[in-house]
Amino acid sequence: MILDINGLSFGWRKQPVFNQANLQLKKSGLYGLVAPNGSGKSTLLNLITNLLKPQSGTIKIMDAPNSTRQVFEQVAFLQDNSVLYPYLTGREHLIFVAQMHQLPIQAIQPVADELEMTDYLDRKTQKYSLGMKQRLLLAMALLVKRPLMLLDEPLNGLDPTSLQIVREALISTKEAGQTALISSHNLDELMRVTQDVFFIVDQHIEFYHLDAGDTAEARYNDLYVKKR
Ligand SMILES: Nc1ncnc2c1ncn2[C@@H]1O[C@H](COP(=O)(O)OP(=O)(O)OP(=O)(O)O)[C@@H](O)[C@H]1O
Repeated sequence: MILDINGLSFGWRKQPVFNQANLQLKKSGLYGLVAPNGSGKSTLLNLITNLLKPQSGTIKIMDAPNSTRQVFEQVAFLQDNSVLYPYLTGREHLIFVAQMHQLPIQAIQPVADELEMTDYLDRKTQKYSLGMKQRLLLAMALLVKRPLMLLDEPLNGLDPTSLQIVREALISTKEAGQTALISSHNLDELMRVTQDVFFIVDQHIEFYHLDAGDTAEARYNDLYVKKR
Protein backbone atom coordinates (compact mmCIF):
# COMPACT_ATOMS: atom_id res chain seq x y z
CA MET A 1 0.00 0.00 0.00
CA ILE A 2 1.41 3.41 -0.98
CA LEU A 3 -0.45 5.35 1.69
CA ASP A 4 -2.70 3.95 4.41
CA ILE A 5 -4.48 6.20 6.89
CA ASN A 6 -6.64 4.50 9.49
CA GLY A 7 -8.89 6.00 12.14
CA LEU A 8 -7.20 9.40 11.97
CA SER A 9 -8.41 11.94 14.49
CA PHE A 10 -6.90 15.38 14.83
CA GLY A 11 -8.10 18.74 16.04
CA TRP A 12 -6.76 22.10 17.01
CA ARG A 13 -7.51 23.31 20.51
CA LYS A 14 -11.05 24.37 19.80
CA GLN A 15 -11.65 22.78 16.46
CA PRO A 16 -11.86 19.16 15.33
CA VAL A 17 -10.47 18.67 11.81
CA PHE A 18 -10.52 14.85 11.38
CA ASN A 19 -12.63 12.33 13.21
CA GLN A 20 -11.82 8.68 12.48
CA ALA A 21 -10.84 9.48 8.89
CA ASN A 22 -9.49 6.82 6.51
CA LEU A 23 -7.63 7.04 3.23
CA GLN A 24 -6.17 4.16 1.23
CA LEU A 25 -3.99 4.65 -1.77
CA LYS A 26 -3.16 1.32 -3.37
CA LYS A 27 -2.39 2.03 -7.01
CA SER A 28 0.20 4.45 -8.32
CA GLY A 29 -1.06 7.49 -10.23
CA LEU A 30 -2.53 10.94 -9.69
CA TYR A 31 -5.13 11.65 -7.01
CA GLY A 32 -6.94 14.88 -6.16
CA LEU A 33 -7.56 16.20 -2.66
CA VAL A 34 -10.49 18.58 -2.56
CA ALA A 35 -12.39 20.43 0.17
CA PRO A 36 -13.56 23.96 0.91
CA ASN A 37 -11.18 26.46 2.53
CA GLY A 38 -10.26 25.52 6.06
CA SER A 39 -11.46 21.89 5.88
CA GLY A 40 -8.06 20.36 6.51
CA LYS A 41 -6.19 19.73 3.23
CA SER A 42 -2.93 21.29 4.41
CA THR A 43 -3.42 19.78 7.86
CA LEU A 44 -3.76 16.34 6.27
CA LEU A 45 -0.53 16.73 4.29
CA ASN A 46 1.25 17.91 7.45
CA LEU A 47 -0.09 14.88 9.32
CA ILE A 48 1.06 12.51 6.56
CA THR A 49 4.56 14.00 6.67
CA ASN A 50 4.59 13.77 10.48
CA LEU A 51 4.93 17.55 10.91
CA LEU A 52 1.75 17.26 12.98
CA LYS A 53 0.92 14.30 15.23
CA PRO A 54 -2.54 12.74 15.18
CA GLN A 55 -4.53 12.46 18.39
CA SER A 56 -5.35 8.92 17.33
CA GLY A 57 -5.04 6.66 14.31
CA THR A 58 -2.18 5.41 12.16
CA ILE A 59 -0.53 6.67 9.01
CA LYS A 60 1.63 4.34 6.96
CA ILE A 61 3.69 5.19 3.89
CA MET A 62 4.80 2.18 1.81
CA ASP A 63 3.70 -0.04 4.70
CA ALA A 64 5.91 1.68 7.30
CA PRO A 65 4.66 4.02 10.03
CA ASN A 66 5.24 7.67 9.10
CA SER A 67 7.19 8.12 12.33
CA THR A 68 10.08 6.14 10.80
CA ARG A 69 12.55 8.58 9.28
CA GLN A 70 13.42 6.33 6.34
CA VAL A 71 9.91 6.54 4.90
CA PHE A 72 10.67 10.10 3.83
CA GLU A 73 13.15 8.74 1.35
CA GLN A 74 9.99 7.80 -0.54
CA VAL A 75 8.25 11.18 -0.30
CA ALA A 76 8.51 14.64 -1.84
CA PHE A 77 6.39 17.39 -0.29
CA LEU A 78 5.48 20.61 -2.08
CA GLN A 79 4.52 23.08 0.62
CA ASP A 80 3.47 26.66 0.06
CA ASN A 81 5.86 29.25 -1.28
CA SER A 82 6.83 30.52 2.17
CA VAL A 83 9.55 27.84 2.07
CA LEU A 84 11.47 29.71 -0.68
CA TYR A 85 14.47 31.91 0.18
CA PRO A 86 13.92 35.36 -1.41
CA TYR A 87 17.66 36.07 -1.76
CA LEU A 88 18.47 32.82 -3.61
CA THR A 89 17.84 32.14 -7.29
CA GLY A 90 15.69 29.31 -8.58
CA ARG A 91 18.82 27.49 -9.72
CA GLU A 92 20.35 27.83 -6.24
CA HIS A 93 17.22 26.27 -4.74
CA LEU A 94 17.47 23.36 -7.14
CA ILE A 95 21.21 22.92 -6.47
CA PHE A 96 20.46 22.92 -2.73
CA VAL A 97 17.82 20.18 -3.19
CA ALA A 98 20.11 18.17 -5.49
CA GLN A 99 22.97 18.33 -2.98
CA MET A 100 20.74 17.39 -0.08
CA HIS A 101 19.62 14.31 -1.97
CA GLN A 102 23.05 13.54 -3.43
CA LEU A 103 21.84 13.95 -6.99
CA PRO A 104 24.16 15.03 -9.80
CA ILE A 105 23.85 18.73 -10.71
CA GLN A 106 23.10 17.62 -14.27
CA ALA A 107 19.71 16.34 -13.06
CA ILE A 108 18.53 19.96 -12.73
CA GLN A 109 18.46 21.09 -16.35
CA PRO A 110 15.97 18.50 -17.68
CA VAL A 111 13.49 19.38 -14.91
CA ALA A 112 13.97 23.13 -15.50
CA ASP A 113 13.44 22.54 -19.21
CA GLU A 114 10.36 20.41 -18.63
CA LEU A 115 8.77 23.19 -16.57
CA GLU A 116 10.05 25.86 -18.99
CA MET A 117 11.83 27.79 -16.27
CA THR A 118 15.12 28.46 -18.00
CA ASP A 119 14.37 32.18 -18.63
CA TYR A 120 14.10 33.04 -14.97
CA LEU A 121 16.11 30.31 -13.28
CA ASP A 122 18.98 32.67 -12.45
CA ARG A 123 16.82 35.40 -10.93
CA LYS A 124 16.30 35.73 -7.17
CA THR A 125 12.95 34.31 -6.11
CA GLN A 126 11.94 37.64 -4.51
CA LYS A 127 11.44 38.83 -8.10
CA TYR A 128 9.25 35.85 -9.04
CA SER A 129 5.53 36.02 -9.71
CA LEU A 130 3.27 33.53 -7.92
CA GLY A 131 3.19 31.27 -10.99
CA MET A 132 7.00 31.30 -11.27
CA LYS A 133 7.30 30.34 -7.60
CA GLN A 134 4.79 27.54 -8.07
CA ARG A 135 6.78 26.10 -10.96
CA LEU A 136 10.01 26.27 -8.94
CA LEU A 137 8.36 24.47 -6.02
CA LEU A 138 7.10 21.77 -8.35
CA ALA A 139 10.56 21.48 -9.93
CA MET A 140 12.02 20.96 -6.43
CA ALA A 141 9.51 18.16 -5.83
CA LEU A 142 10.02 16.55 -9.26
CA LEU A 143 13.81 16.70 -9.10
CA VAL A 144 14.06 14.09 -6.36
CA LYS A 145 11.83 11.60 -8.27
CA ARG A 146 10.20 10.10 -5.20
CA PRO A 147 7.53 7.39 -5.50
CA LEU A 148 5.04 9.52 -3.50
CA MET A 149 4.55 13.26 -3.99
CA LEU A 150 2.35 15.36 -1.74
CA LEU A 151 1.52 18.54 -3.60
CA ASP A 152 -0.27 21.33 -1.72
CA GLU A 153 -2.04 23.50 -4.29
CA PRO A 154 0.50 23.16 -7.12
CA LEU A 155 -2.03 24.63 -9.58
CA ASN A 156 -2.63 27.81 -7.60
CA GLY A 157 -1.79 31.03 -9.45
CA LEU A 158 -0.90 29.43 -12.79
CA ASP A 159 -1.85 31.04 -16.11
CA PRO A 160 -3.22 28.80 -18.90
CA THR A 161 0.23 28.20 -20.39
CA SER A 162 1.75 27.29 -17.03
CA LEU A 163 -1.22 25.05 -16.27
CA GLN A 164 -0.53 23.16 -19.46
CA ILE A 165 3.18 22.82 -18.64
CA VAL A 166 2.40 21.57 -15.12
CA ARG A 167 -0.31 19.22 -16.42
CA GLU A 168 2.13 17.58 -18.82
CA ALA A 169 4.74 17.27 -16.06
CA LEU A 170 2.23 15.63 -13.72
CA ILE A 171 1.06 13.22 -16.39
CA SER A 172 4.64 12.17 -17.08
CA THR A 173 5.20 11.38 -13.39
CA LYS A 174 2.21 9.08 -13.60
CA GLU A 175 3.64 7.43 -16.69
CA ALA A 176 6.89 6.95 -14.76
CA GLY A 177 4.95 5.04 -12.07
CA GLN A 178 5.04 7.77 -9.43
CA THR A 179 2.07 8.75 -7.28
CA ALA A 180 0.91 12.27 -6.43
CA LEU A 181 -1.75 13.49 -4.03
CA ILE A 182 -2.66 16.93 -5.34
CA SER A 183 -4.69 19.39 -3.29
CA SER A 184 -6.51 21.95 -5.40
CA HIS A 185 -9.48 24.27 -5.71
CA ASN A 186 -9.12 24.25 -9.49
CA LEU A 187 -11.56 21.44 -10.15
CA ASP A 188 -11.59 21.75 -13.95
CA GLU A 189 -7.83 21.51 -14.16
CA LEU A 190 -7.67 18.72 -11.60
CA MET A 191 -10.10 16.70 -13.72
CA ARG A 192 -7.75 17.04 -16.67
CA VAL A 193 -5.13 15.03 -14.82
CA THR A 194 -7.21 12.63 -12.72
CA GLN A 195 -10.67 11.23 -12.16
CA ASP A 196 -9.71 9.88 -8.73
CA VAL A 197 -10.45 12.40 -6.03
CA PHE A 198 -10.53 12.41 -2.23
CA PHE A 199 -12.97 14.89 -0.66
CA ILE A 200 -12.86 15.95 2.99
CA VAL A 201 -16.45 15.87 4.22
CA ASP A 202 -17.57 16.28 7.84
CA GLN A 203 -14.11 15.41 9.20
CA HIS A 204 -13.99 12.24 7.10
CA ILE A 205 -12.24 11.51 3.81
CA GLU A 206 -14.39 10.16 0.97
CA PHE A 207 -13.03 8.75 -2.27
CA TYR A 208 -14.77 9.12 -5.62
CA HIS A 209 -13.81 7.82 -9.01
CA LEU A 210 -15.49 10.37 -11.26
CA ASP A 211 -16.94 8.68 -14.33
CA ALA A 212 -18.16 10.37 -17.46
CA GLY A 213 -20.87 12.85 -16.54
CA ASP A 214 -19.78 12.98 -12.91
CA THR A 215 -17.53 16.03 -12.74
CA ALA A 216 -15.56 17.18 -9.72
CA GLU A 217 -17.63 20.35 -9.75
CA ALA A 218 -20.95 18.49 -9.67
CA ARG A 219 -19.64 16.24 -6.90
CA TYR A 220 -18.37 19.31 -5.01
CA ASN A 221 -21.78 20.97 -5.25
CA ASP A 222 -23.43 17.79 -4.05
CA LEU A 223 -21.11 17.42 -1.09
CA TYR A 224 -20.81 21.01 0.04
CA VAL A 225 -23.00 23.57 -1.66
CA LYS A 226 -26.40 21.96 -1.19
CA LYS A 227 -25.72 21.54 2.50
CA ARG A 228 -25.18 25.22 3.23
N1 LIG B 1 -1.70 26.47 13.41
C1 LIG B 1 -3.03 26.39 13.56
N2 LIG B 1 -3.61 26.63 14.76
C2 LIG B 1 -4.94 26.53 14.95
N3 LIG B 1 -5.80 26.18 13.96
C3 LIG B 1 -5.29 25.94 12.75
C4 LIG B 1 -3.88 26.03 12.48
N4 LIG B 1 -3.67 25.70 11.17
C5 LIG B 1 -4.89 25.45 10.64
N5 LIG B 1 -5.86 25.59 11.59
C6 LIG B 1 -7.30 25.35 11.39
O1 LIG B 1 -7.49 24.03 10.90
C7 LIG B 1 -8.50 24.02 9.89
C8 LIG B 1 -7.94 23.36 8.65
O2 LIG B 1 -6.96 24.20 8.07
P1 LIG B 1 -6.16 23.82 6.75
O3 LIG B 1 -5.14 24.89 6.52
O4 LIG B 1 -5.69 22.42 6.86
O5 LIG B 1 -7.31 23.88 5.65
P2 LIG B 1 -7.21 23.81 4.05
O6 LIG B 1 -8.28 22.87 3.62
O7 LIG B 1 -5.83 23.53 3.63
O8 LIG B 1 -7.63 25.28 3.68
P3 LIG B 1 -7.34 26.18 2.36
O9 LIG B 1 -8.18 25.62 1.26
O10 LIG B 1 -7.85 27.53 2.79
O11 LIG B 1 -5.86 26.16 2.10
C9 LIG B 1 -8.92 25.46 9.70
O12 LIG B 1 -10.15 25.64 10.31
C10 LIG B 1 -7.87 26.29 10.35
O13 LIG B 1 -8.43 27.42 10.96
